[in-house]
Amino acid sequence: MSLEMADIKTLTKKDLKFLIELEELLYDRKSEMPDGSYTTSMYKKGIDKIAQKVGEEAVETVIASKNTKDKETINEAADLIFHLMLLLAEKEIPLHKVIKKLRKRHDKGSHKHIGE
Ligand SMILES: N=c1c2ncn([C@@H]3O[C@H](COP(=O)(O)OP(=O)(O)OP(=O)(O)O)[C@@H](O)[C@H]3O)c2ncn1[C@@H]1O[C@H](COP(=O)(O)O)[C@@H](O)[C@H]1O
Repeated sequence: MSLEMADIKTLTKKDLKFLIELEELLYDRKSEMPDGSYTTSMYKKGIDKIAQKVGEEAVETVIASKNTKDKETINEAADLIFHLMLLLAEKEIPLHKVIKKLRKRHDKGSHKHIGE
């Protein structure tokens, strides 16, 4: 196994569970809209601002990947994933639909399938 594959394998069930919990938190914020929450402030600004933020974070991730160390790319990728999840929550598109789409594409491909 290459070093890279060993690193990939360190994504744990705990990490994946955290993504589920974060998605739940984004929906809680949407219904409760507590003061002082960044998420609340973004919901108040609306879909245009949220989408713009996803675009900005995507560009910042690209720039970081070209010019700086991994740490900065990791920071920007975290911002990007967070804001993408926020955009999906704003549109009430559950994350599992996106994952299912990825799985469907994988199942359709002529490549070797995961687990084979
Ligand atoms: N993961 C994040 C997260 N990542 C990034 N951010 C915010 O995203 C913003 C990133 O924007 P920038 O770095 O561009 O800075 P900015 O100056 O605020 O940007 P502008 O909107 O002014 O353009 C920062 O304000 C960060 O605080 C996040 N805010 C919240 N979360 C998660 O969401 C949860 C709920 O947060 P609240 O809703 O604030 O309680 C938290 O517990 C975290 O788990």
